[in-house]
Amino acid sequence: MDDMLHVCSRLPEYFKSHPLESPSSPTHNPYSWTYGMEGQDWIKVVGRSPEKLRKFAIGISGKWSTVPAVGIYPFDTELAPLSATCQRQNRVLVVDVGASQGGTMKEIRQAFPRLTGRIITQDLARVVDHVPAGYLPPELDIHPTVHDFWTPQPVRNAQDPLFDEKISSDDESGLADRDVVCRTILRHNVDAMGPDSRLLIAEVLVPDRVQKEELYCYWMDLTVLTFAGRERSEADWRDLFESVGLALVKVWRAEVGTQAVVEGRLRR
Ligand SMILES: C[S@@+](CC[C@H](N)C(=O)[O-])C[C@H]1O[C@@H](n2cnc3c(N)ncnc32)[C@H](O)[C@@H]1O
Repeated sequence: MDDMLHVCSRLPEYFKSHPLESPSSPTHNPYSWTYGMEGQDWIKVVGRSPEKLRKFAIGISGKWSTVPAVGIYPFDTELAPLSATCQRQNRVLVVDVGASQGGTMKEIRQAFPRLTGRIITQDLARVVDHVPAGYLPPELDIHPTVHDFWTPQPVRNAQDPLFDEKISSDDESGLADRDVVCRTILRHNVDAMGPDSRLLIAEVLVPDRVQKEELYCYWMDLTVLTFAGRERSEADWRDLFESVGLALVKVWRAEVGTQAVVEGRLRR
């Protein structure tokens, strides 16, 4: 948060020397500019000190996160009934892409005891190698693995590929455009989906019309704009899904606020 407020406070100065348009480059944007690291992706800027990276991992995970892991998507009624079949078929129940240390899946597993079956969490080695010992006890059946989401998804036919909170804003691809970036990550996972897999994205949704009751989504939009990301509306997600061969089948909205889980399935 302190990182982001600092960057936001420098936006007027940034736009004096840069084009007055939404930044779209993952490596040239207000965030990297503010910290004198233009040319570097935001995760490298966050990781400019191990302590920053450690705080970031804690800040986005589990109980400290501003994003609720439970209470939106009904894992107990939607997914738990499939647990036994997945286990019989030796099929992975959930693969969480860009999962950090696995805090979200841990919280979900603890909240829904009926949700049994193998869960794979994926992130880069610099994150996975630092999952604290004992953080994911074996009985949780959550397995942190190293996987770079710029490469094909190795877990085939998982019941639910899950993206929680803005992994589609991260980038080390060198691709210049955010939508291309998002499509590239999504396609790797779409290619690995089975006919009944569901792809879940946990995100804030920008309302169709600007409103003043729930400001969090606009704050997030401004925050991710600093590293060339953007928040999306339901219509934006529908377009993005369709462009990679998915149908948006349902938006699960939080009872209050703009947090949601967007569900996609393979288009028939
Ligand atoms: C905003 S965090 C996601 C938070 C996480 N889903 C959670 O619930 O705690 C984005 C994550 O994506 C990871 N990431 C960035 N680039 C990646 C890549 N190329 N492959 C896999 N993970 C990546 C980051 O290390 C970070 O943990």
